Amino acid sequence: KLPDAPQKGGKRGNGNRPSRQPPPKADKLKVKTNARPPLDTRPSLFAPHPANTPPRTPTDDEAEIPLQDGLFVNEDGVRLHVSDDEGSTCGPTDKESPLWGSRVNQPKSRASSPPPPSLLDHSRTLQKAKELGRQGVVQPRQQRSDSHDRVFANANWRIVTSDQGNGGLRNAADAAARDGFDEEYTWVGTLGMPTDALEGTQQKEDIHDRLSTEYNMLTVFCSDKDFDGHYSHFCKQILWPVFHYQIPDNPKSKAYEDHSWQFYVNLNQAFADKIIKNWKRGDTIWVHDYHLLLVPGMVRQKLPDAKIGLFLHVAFPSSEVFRCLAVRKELLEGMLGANLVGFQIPEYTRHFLQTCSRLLKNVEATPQGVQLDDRFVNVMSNPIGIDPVSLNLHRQEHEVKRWIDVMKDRYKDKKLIVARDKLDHVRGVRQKLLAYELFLNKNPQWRDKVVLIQVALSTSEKTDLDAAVGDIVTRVNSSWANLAYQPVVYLKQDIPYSQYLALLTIADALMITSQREGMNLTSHEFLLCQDGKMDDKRHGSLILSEFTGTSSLFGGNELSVNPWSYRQCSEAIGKALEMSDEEKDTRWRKLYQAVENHTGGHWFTEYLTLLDRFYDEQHHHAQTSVPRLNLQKLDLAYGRSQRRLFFLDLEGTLIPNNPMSSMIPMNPQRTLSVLNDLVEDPRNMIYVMSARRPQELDRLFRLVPNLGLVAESGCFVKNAGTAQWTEMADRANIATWKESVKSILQYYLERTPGAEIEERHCSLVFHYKDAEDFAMAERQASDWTGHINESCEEQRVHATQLENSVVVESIDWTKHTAAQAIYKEHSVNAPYADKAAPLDFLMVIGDGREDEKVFRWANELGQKKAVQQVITVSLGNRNTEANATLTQGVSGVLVTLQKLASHA
Ligand SMILES: O=P(O)(O)OC[C@H]1O[C@H](O[C@H]2O[C@H](CO)[C@@H](O)[C@H](O)[C@H]2O)[C@H](O)[C@@H](O)[C@@H]1O
Repeated sequence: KLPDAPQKGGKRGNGNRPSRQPPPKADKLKVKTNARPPLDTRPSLFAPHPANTPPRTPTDDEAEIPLQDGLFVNEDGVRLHVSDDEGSTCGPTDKESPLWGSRVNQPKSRASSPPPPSLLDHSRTLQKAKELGRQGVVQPRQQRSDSHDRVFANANWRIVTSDQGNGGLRNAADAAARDGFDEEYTWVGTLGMPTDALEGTQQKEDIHDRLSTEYNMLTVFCSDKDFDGHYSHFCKQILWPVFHYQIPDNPKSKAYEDHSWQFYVNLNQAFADKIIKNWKRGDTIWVHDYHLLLVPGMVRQKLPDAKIGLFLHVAFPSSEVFRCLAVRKELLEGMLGANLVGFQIPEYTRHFLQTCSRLLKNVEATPQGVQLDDRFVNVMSNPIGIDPVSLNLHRQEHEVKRWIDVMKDRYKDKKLIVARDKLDHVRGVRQKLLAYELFLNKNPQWRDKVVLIQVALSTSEKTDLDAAVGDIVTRVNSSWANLAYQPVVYLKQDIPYSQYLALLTIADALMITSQREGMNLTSHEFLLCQDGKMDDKRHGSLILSEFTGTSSLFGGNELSVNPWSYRQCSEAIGKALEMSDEEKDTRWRKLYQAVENHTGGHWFTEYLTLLDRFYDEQHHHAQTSVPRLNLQKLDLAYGRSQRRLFFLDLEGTLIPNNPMSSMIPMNPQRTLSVLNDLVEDPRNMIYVMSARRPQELDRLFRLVPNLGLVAESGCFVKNAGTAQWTEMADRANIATWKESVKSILQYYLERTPGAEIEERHCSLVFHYKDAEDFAMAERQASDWTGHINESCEEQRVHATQLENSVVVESIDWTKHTAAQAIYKEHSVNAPYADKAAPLDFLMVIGDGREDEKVFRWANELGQKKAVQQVITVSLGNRNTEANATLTQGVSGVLVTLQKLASHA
């Protein structure tokens, strides 16, 4: 069976492709499917869970103490499955949401879904295919017998909708298309099944071709080993748990040096290669979720101008957790290959920014995004939602109505709490059951009147969670059940979509106790199903873990719970059941408004619109679109002008770069002589800008008397022809922040032998070039750089890690603010300006990030026509806002300035 929607990495087309066709009812590929990916059979990388003793009943006294859950478990890693129906083009919102009839890897209730005869017809072929799927991994291609291949070569196949992948994304894309988003797009994805056995067969070509021509879907083929190592191991055992705050801290764990990283790299590379091969100028590439974090960086390497978006559907953890990953730097760099990185909620965005600023050198994180050396990467938060239109259509199905009637009759005098979760630790099913048990123990009046229906989907991981949950269910039922009443209905299987919708419709409450979750769209579906249109039951309560992204949208109108607090969860159950109708209505209305305001269709178009906008902004200034400095035009503009102002960066522009810790070599003869020639012309006002201290600049330029100087990145200014420095910064403010920052630096200094602190007037520099343990010093420095940036934000201070040092400085006094002040003083309207002639020529030359702000400001003056000629010049290959570039470095600058100085 092939999924009709390979899942990851959508790519929008440029509008020239034929429209997407509706899925045809076609030939049939039947592949028997319970083939477990071979690596699944390896022992878990993590310690087994503690002995199989059933968890104790929480009492009120110990209710807050969480039970030891062991470490963490995998989600299901098996992607190959049998379809027993024709499939449907509308999928569930979360993968856990059941498709219309079709199920993956879940035990089926024999009562409701006997295997279709079509499946039985081909059982022998399916069995063989299953074996091949297994053998493909362990047995090299050339060792397989021809008869193996013939099984595939002769097998029938068809394309049906898959319930793998992210249904929320697929539904959102469909909703956007229906609502008028009319750009063509192509899905890029895997088949979601082992494919080694297809190697060399005509089938493989046919499958690829049909998906491509009939569905606009590009298939990424990779070895089964890469596929399984990527998903079942690196994604599910390392990334998924860590992104959900579950750190394997077992000393025996090898997870963080895990071999499966290479599989993750390989699979990401296979996606990147496919995208690169098919990309056309004008295309947008949109990469989805944690499975493909390296793809943006890999594509960027080959397609520097591509428009790339990345959206993370799961949570992004705090930097303290993310930094545990051995490959943290590689992951972040991969993500930063995008033009826009999107997250569900602001908390995850903030975590990402802090993580980049803590773990990466030479980057600056701002609320808008991450400034890299040569590019800016925007960030945003934009929560995904459901598609109410298609859900409403499904609700009308006869089967849903029938199940509503069945359930109403069965539970007519009971209150129903419902839930449907994957049975893994992150989803918190065990905590939920224990809280429910506590509730029944403490509230005898509710025994016999309330039922918890918990549908639990299995995962591929073998843990004792299954047994533990089973024990609690048995205990609750044996404590309080009677012949006519069962307090917990526990279905360890999946249910068809119709039953799922019926369950959400007739429930009195939905209870979600995830320990972490990117969003949780089941709660959105519940709220819609509770609108009272399908049943007189309506406006049921939502008990929702505060650790889901969704809870941040709901403004406290849900019954928000901490899943680790059994007492709070148990009280929330009581509140949900006893709440007045009026309160329920009020809460539901507000909650439903949030669902309506955040639909999947809106999320989809909003993201792509912003990606376009940010890309244009970034690209407007990109190196490729910035021309080389035109020397002839420059010469002409220079010759025609009457009053000229120059801002010239020092290191990297007028003289070569030097480490912050070392002195500037004295007497750079050529530079001094060019500057002297320039200042000789009375129409020129030249300012050299530097991060160095006033004394250093005085010493260096003592032989160029008419030069203006800007020291300590804008904190001090000395006007041409004067001996006095003017302090631009507010001394009292600087003294205050220095006091608090110094104590932090002092703390680290004591723990970093060989390091030293340099105090400048307006900044503090922590030098660790000579630290005894450089690697350790560098690591620590990146930590506390982030710490300072978080804790001193209010004092408007920023720390930047450079090669061997960290500079902490004020954000209010910069080269840009100094240039502004100088311009004000010299511009034609300024009170002190020489009004003989207007300032009609402004030139800025620089090579660093700080210079960009000066370029931007100067260009704006040019656009407003405040200055007739504005020339901003950036050196090297950086992505810049300057309007011209020079690639020959310091010597190119000196040659250019010399030409101007000798202008006839
Ligand atoms: O199991 P995976 O293939 O690794 O996928 C992980 C989950 O992806 C989808 O959920 C995530 O996106 C949802 C919509 O953006 C969001 O609501 C949820 O919180 C995220 O975890 C998918 O819907 C889940 O089934 C997968 O487990």
